[in-house]
Amino acid sequence: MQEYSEKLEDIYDEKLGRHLVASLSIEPGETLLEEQPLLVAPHWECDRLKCAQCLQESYVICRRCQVYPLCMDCSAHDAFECEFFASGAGSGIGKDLLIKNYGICALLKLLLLLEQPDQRAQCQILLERPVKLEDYRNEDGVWQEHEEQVVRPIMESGLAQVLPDQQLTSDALHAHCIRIDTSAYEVTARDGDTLKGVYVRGANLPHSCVPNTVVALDEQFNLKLYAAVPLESGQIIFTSYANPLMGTSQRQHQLRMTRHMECACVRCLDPTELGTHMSSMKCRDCSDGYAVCDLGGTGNWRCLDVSCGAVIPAADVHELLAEVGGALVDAKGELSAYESLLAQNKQLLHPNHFLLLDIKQNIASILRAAALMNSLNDPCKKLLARRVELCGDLLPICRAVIPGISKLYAIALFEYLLSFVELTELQFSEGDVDKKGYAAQLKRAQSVAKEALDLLQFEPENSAEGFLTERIAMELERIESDLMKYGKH
Ligand SMILES: C[S@@+](CC[C@H](N)C(=O)[O-])C[C@H]1O[C@@H](n2cnc3c(N)ncnc32)[C@H](O)[C@@H]1O
Repeated sequence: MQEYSEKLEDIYDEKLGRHLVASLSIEPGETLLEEQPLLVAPHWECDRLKCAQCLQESYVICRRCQVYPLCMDCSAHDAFECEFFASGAGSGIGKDLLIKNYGICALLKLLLLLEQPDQRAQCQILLERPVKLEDYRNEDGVWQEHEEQVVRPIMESGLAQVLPDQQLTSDALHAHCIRIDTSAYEVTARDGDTLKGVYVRGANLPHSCVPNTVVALDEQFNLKLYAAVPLESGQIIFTSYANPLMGTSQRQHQLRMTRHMECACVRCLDPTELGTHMSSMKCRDCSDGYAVCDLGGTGNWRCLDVSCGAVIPAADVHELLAEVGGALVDAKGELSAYESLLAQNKQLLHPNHFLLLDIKQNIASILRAAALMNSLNDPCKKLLARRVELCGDLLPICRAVIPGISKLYAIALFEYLLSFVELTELQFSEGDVDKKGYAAQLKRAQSVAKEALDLLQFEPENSAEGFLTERIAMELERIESDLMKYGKH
């Protein structure tokens, strides 16, 4: 399906540009779009060469064109790109163009796609997207980065002269970079690095921090978009460009920086962030009150208890968040540093605050890695119980921020399941729980595993989530076989 589902209509308005609405009712899990990528390339700032064929780490250069990196397993890459530099129009361009300026990778791909008659029409759809260069020009950071890493190297390489039909100017190249950046999806290479994938139709999806669709990507980076919740005729189809585990002002900052947009979704307009309180503070005046941001007014945090109404100035909140954010970076994987950060900030932030969640996730992943490497000294049960608690704290929040079918929630359930089963088995083997208690715990694990599998059922088999599904299914099998043994009493 290189086209949208027949149940969608492609429309245009001033605010969202081209976008899609449901023209009929749609069930959760229904496929809305399947599309191959127009291009997949490393980020501008990627400093490790990637094989032009499989996008995993590269060790050699293509012998034929002497321009593109390859890995030990791949002996060839895209025939047009190879030919262009080996004996085509680009044969006179310096062979070190890409190696010296690896940031040009995505744009070079687009420029060479534009040279191929069978690809040009797809690229043109992307290039029709209007870009107001004046909104970006002279902006610190992005414009400068594009200029130094992409635009200047290409202009100085002589490519503009050998691609005369494209009439390449600095401004045209900047506009291409912006189109690539604002429409790209983060995709994960097999070696775990993130790359950017551009999809001509997928690029039409507008953002909401509460998306109503799920984007699935298989190992070949093919995109499948499916409904996360029931959709009624007339509803706009949204994806999310932001990290749902960040607070509102952090998501908004990210969207402003990367997409030049202001989000006004239900979560962004709700000071409690859908009841999660991911940006709420503990009130400084009353013992059990929480303060939320006065979004439409002063921007200060005010206690929700009207009989208290104490105010925390926005500047104080931002200063504290910057301080904790900095300390998180400085903690550099040190368990004790995260634990002391958690203890200090529990007094100041709502228990669901996104920074506390971040700290807790760091602790949980250190404990997981330690368990895997068997490097825990002794108090295994205590640490396992701590991991279960930390993973459990994340569950209701993941459930609340992404409604319906959610990969984030499925992954959180999996992490919880692993630690819960490990603890349960240890407690049973050490005689802390009897058979009946063990069976009751296994029943809980069984329902967690089933819930996670249910959420992942629409993911392609050959994807990271597909492999996760297999892993959870194996765990479920193990749980059910123990249940057969111990659950009969
Ligand atoms: C991937 S493009 C979407 C394509 C767009 N529909 C078009 O016709 O070009 C992303 C851009 O769409 C706009 N956009 C997406 N979601 C939006 C939203 N919820 N509110 C305002 N603008 C949005 C922003 O300008 C953003 O940089």
